[in-house]
Amino acid sequence: MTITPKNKRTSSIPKSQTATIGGEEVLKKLKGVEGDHSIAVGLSGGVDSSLTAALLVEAGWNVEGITLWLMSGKGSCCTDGLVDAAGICEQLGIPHHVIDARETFQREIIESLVKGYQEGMTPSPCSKCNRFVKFSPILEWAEQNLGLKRIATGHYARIKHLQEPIKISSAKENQIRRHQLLRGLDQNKDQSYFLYDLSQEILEKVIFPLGELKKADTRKEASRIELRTAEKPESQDLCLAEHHGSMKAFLDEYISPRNGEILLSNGQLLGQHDGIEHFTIGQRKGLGIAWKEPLHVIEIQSSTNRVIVAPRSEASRDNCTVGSINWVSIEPPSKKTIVEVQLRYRSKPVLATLTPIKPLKKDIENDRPYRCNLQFQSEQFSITPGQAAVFYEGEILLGGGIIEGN
Ligand SMILES: Nc1ncnc2c1ncn2[C@@H]1O[C@H](COP(=O)(O)OP(=O)(O)OP(=O)(O)O)[C@@H](O)[C@H]1O
Repeated sequence: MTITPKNKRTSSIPKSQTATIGGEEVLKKLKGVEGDHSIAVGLSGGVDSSLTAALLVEAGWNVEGITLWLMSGKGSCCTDGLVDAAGICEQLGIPHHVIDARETFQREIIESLVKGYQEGMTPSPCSKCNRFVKFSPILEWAEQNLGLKRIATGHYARIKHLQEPIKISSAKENQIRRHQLLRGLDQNKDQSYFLYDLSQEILEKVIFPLGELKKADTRKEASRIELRTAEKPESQDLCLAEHHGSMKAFLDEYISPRNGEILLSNGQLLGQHDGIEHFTIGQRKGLGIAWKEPLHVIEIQSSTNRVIVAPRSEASRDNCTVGSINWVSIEPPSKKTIVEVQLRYRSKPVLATLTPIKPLKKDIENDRPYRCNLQFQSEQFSITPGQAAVFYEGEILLGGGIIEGN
């Protein structure tokens, strides 16, 4: 005898309401994608990934939701996120899988983040998390366990699969077929900066359905589909800070206080600190020093456990070295190239001349054998070792790497 469930899995996307113009466009594009229409969607439990899954379902794709369990406890990337993601899958009538990635997250992200802060850097963990914790493991798991070869996420970025050779004005020799990464159309939400470390093999399999949507349209579409996460507030830029209440609280959990000196750049002793990990280059607030003019952190010395501060005029530089580079949209340049560089997620791109230099042994071992010097056209405030420097030409993300220490 066959037992038939009373409530078979059904999608509850309302049929009556028509999509916004932006939503219509996305649906049309998704329907027109060549190849197999089966896909794993990375679901965080937030509105962006919920809508990503919903639009794919609406466009007729065979969708399975996958949520990585990254940290124990409550929070948008933890228990709360898992529950919301499960609710969305229930609502869309699709399967939901939870992968326990807490160990991978601890090893790849938390340990290297803590080590980086102890070395006086300000690491930027999100790009690394995307490469080592999210995209590669989800793809691998989905292919092995579900036979799915594609992945979609709610990132605001676009991919252009080049069929024909293209011209990039500043690097004319680089005219080959590649999977290019482009900024998301919504300038305020563009997340391409965090995706610079994705390989060509990964980009070939990725779809970003929200790359051409404005965030406001995402909310409208989520309401149209009556997604239970439609009104969910935005998550903070850094999930670890959100999870622990602040970055300081997170670091205090892992690093014991170690008092040291705060010196002016001329060597004058100005005060004491309780750990170099609480400082970042350019920082002005929270130094705990009374001085005749505002002071900024210009150097963090892990060997002497000292923090060096100076007036703003001394906190700018016109060059830096970037290692561990991943070239995304062009072949690695072999000669000087002018690029636009973004030194932080929210910073404005600035022009620089990029000169390739000899890679470090560790970068060769990590399969990122490209390194460069950047000479900026004007001085830049607070160039921060450990942060990602991402290179663009207009909307095209050319590549990116990690700013090295002095
Ligand atoms: N724990 C997770 N498991 C699976 N996929 C995830 C997870 N966290 C994030 N993602 C994927 O990465 C995308 C970008 O994540 P990010 O943390 O930047 O959140 P976001 O822009 O606020 O998106 P969302 O609204 O979906 O949370 C998400 O839209 C989702 O597709």
